[in-house]
Amino acid sequence: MYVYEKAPAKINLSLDVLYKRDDGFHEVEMVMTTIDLADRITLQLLEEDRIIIESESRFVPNDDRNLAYRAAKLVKDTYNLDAGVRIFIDKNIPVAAGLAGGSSDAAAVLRGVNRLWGLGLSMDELAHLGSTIGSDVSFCVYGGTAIATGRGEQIKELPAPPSCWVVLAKPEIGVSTATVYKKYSGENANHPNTELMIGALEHQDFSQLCDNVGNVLESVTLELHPEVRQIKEQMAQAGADAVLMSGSGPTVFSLARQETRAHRIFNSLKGFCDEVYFVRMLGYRSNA
Ligand SMILES: C[C@@](CO)(OP(=O)(O)O)[C@H](O)COP(=O)(O)OP(=O)(O)OC[C@H]1O[C@@H](n2ccc(N)nc2=O)[C@H](O)[C@@H]1O
Ligand SMILES: Nc1ncnc2c1ncn2[C@@H]1O[C@H](COP(=O)(O)OP(=O)(O)O)[C@@H](O)[C@H]1O
Repeated sequence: MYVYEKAPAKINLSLDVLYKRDDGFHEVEMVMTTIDLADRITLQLLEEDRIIIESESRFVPNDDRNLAYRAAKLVKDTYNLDAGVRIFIDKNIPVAAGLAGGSSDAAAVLRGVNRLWGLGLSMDELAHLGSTIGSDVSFCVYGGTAIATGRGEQIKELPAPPSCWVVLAKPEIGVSTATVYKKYSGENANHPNTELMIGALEHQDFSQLCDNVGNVLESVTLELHPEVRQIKEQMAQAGADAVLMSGSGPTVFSLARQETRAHRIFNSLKGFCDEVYFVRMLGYRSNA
């Protein structure tokens, strides 16, 4: 028996850090949405009591360090199951890129084993389990568009963003989320206005959305990796309606209402950056 799950990447339309908590995590306020750049996860039921991870990507571990492995193990341990699964990850989302590829794989495995092993858990139960794997996993369980608070694990659904094109560019560097949060001091931070971002979604106001994209982690990553700024400038020059780094980076995304403009941005990045993607937002939840 096989089960298939799509594991889409996310972008952060806004990311604000409110304060550093006593447990070492940062209290955040993030508006996130899924895009149609996705890993494909195949789960095969095994007779034996084991978890096997397979991927042709040389960038992801194929053992218990893989977040997909951890997701299956967590479900087995929580519900005391003698159950086995082979997990094949067809990796399309760049790794350590600020796009939550690993978190989305973990979330897809939570949804997948729920079906494969016939557990009947709700999306809320899966999201709650997922939060112990990583802060972004809960959001990835639901997908769609949401505001994430707490350390990122408290999710409230929002309307889909107004229709537009998204061009992503991933420079040839990986960024450690932990390092970026550690270097974030909050000094001179340019905080996005989350309320106005939510209002833009509620009123389907594309120009208000573009005016309110913002990410307080951007300046930290820009200082570590100046090439991220060059990509931002290139996208802006090519006519993007909005340009922002996603998550802890280094991927930069641009939004364009007009398809011709998105093509212009895409073409302008050729020779500048090897990994460029032309995608759309998924907007609404397809899992819950
Ligand atoms: C920055 C964001 C924005 O969506 O995404 P990415 O850039 O990783 O995609 C997230 O907050 C990342 O979520 P995730 O990648 O799941 O982080 P976790 O595994 O929970 O934590 C990795 C490390 O980041 C720091 N961390 C994470 C979340 C948070 N709210 N405060 C933190 O300080 C902690 O040092 C933690 O040890
Ligand atoms: N299934 C997976 N896909 C991608 N990365 C994974 C996976 N499992 C574990 N990792 C590890 O998680 C780290 C963060 O990866 P990823 O989720 O792609 O980035 P980000 O947190 O920037 O969105 C990487 O160092 C990678 O080795």
